[in-house]
Amino acid sequence: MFDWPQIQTTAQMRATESAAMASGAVSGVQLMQRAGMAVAGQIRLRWPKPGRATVLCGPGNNGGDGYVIARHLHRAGWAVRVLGLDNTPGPDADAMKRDWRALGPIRPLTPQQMSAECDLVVDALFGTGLTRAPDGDIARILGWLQGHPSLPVVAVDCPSGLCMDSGRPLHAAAPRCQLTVAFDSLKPGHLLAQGPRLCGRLVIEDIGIAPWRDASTLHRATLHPGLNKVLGKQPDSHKYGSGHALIVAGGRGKGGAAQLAAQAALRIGAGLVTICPPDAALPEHAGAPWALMRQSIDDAADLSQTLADPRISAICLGPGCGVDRAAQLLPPLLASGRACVLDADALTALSEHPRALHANCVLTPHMGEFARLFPDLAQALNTPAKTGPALSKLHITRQAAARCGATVLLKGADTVMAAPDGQAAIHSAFDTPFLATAGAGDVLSGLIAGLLARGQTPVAAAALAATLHSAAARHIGPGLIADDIPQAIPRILRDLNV
Ligand SMILES: NC(=O)C1=CN([C@@H]2O[C@H](COP(=O)(O)OP(=O)(O)OC[C@H]3O[C@@H](n4cnc5c(N)ncnc54)[C@H](O)[C@@H]3O)[C@@H](O)[C@H]2O)[C@@H](O)CC1
Ligand SMILES: [K+]
Repeated sequence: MFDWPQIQTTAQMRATESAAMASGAVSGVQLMQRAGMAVAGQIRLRWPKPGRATVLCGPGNNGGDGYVIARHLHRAGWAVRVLGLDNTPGPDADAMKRDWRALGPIRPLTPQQMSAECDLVVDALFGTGLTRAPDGDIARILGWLQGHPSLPVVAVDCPSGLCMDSGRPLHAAAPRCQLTVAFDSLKPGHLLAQGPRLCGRLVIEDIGIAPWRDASTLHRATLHPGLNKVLGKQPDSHKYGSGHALIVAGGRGKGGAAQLAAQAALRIGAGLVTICPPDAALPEHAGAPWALMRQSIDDAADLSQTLADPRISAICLGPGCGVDRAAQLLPPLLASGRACVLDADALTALSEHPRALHANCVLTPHMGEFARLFPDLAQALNTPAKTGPALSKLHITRQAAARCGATVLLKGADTVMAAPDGQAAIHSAFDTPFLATAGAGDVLSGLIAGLLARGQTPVAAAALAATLHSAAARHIGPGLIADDIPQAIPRILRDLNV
């Protein structure tokens, strides 16, 4: 799609690691050495003065990384206490355990050992191998950490107890970490559900296995998009070259939502935008913005006639539209095969009267609307997560897209978009809670419509729109109202050198 950070599930991560090792280019011990050294480097960068560290080493390779970290911190002058299990882990972790033993003892991994004073805890208990809730002494240690929230915790790959495929904790006391150092790529759990809150600051360290990722199966994050490459217009571009978006508006007194969508579509650079209320509501749309065109659409026949113009490249149906009007306009809209965004009342209409969708449709439900369209999937996500990999928002969005044959953008602080062919992106924006405000969703729909009009693929339009939407919100800050968002878009585009 774009040059955006890649996301690998835990299964994909294991496959990448195996492929790298099978190639002979790198061994498991070397990977563990790189991983551990990377974490120790991040700790030394952020805590330059050596202090007292407690390193918690679990039963597997995450624990193996912990022994490497302990060794590097010890060499850097830290007073290191290692707590570990009396087990024999895999051969790589076992080798790292032996190396540590030459430098210091391994104390039992029990909550009693946590009472010694320390400045920093390194959580190398469980990583991508977590399959069930930690219990016994490890669970008690997690509880102890929860009771000491001012003690900084650095997570190795992920906070232990968090399912990396879903961002759902398998244990109620998964630690809230100050820093998480993850390897090679983001995992869905870093971005979804509780993941961002528990991970704290997230750093991805390259351990040299990127060439062995299977590109055909990857998801994308939209954290640092190369938007400028995508959104820039050519100096000689023509207004029709940037498409024509049609925004369907509701009846009298209901036009505000469509106005927000229309302004967003204009700001994101659709060549032309027309707002289409019923005739009786047309006078309400007189006045600024003067760049916006107006045309009444009363019924399905009007819409069919309008869509006979091949230059209309995208339609937004739903915001403030009214469920009956949306239900009436859906058949000609879907029959046209034209790129479209279906939001709000159009989603309610669809849940009441299901219709065949197509690959140029983008559905933008929030969780409530999603639950009405795909009740079984929403219910499955609501079931408590007990084993890993736990079902995630990524899974259910991909299943919904495959089932309905359209792109689905499932809104939230963690927004997931998925296309019917399995392409998916995650946009995680837990830092803009003030975006949950009236009309913000209408603006998002308008951004998607504008980007569709400009020829973006549905999943790319959805991912770009989600990114711009939260970037604009971040720029505006608390106190934001939806009307501010389209106005902030030029500033965001300028900052991106578009
Ligand atoms: N994938 C890679 O490319 C690399 C992975 N490395 C590390 O290896 C980690 C994954 O290692 P592992 O697969 O050994 O898994 P973990 O170290 O995450 O877990 C260890 C083992 O504990 C068992 N387990 C799972 N849940 C449990 C529970 N609740 N209670 C008790 N035991 C439980 C599982 O059998 C699992 O294999 C990564 O997170 C990362 O830290 C790094 O060493 C370097 C490279
Ligand atoms: K960990």
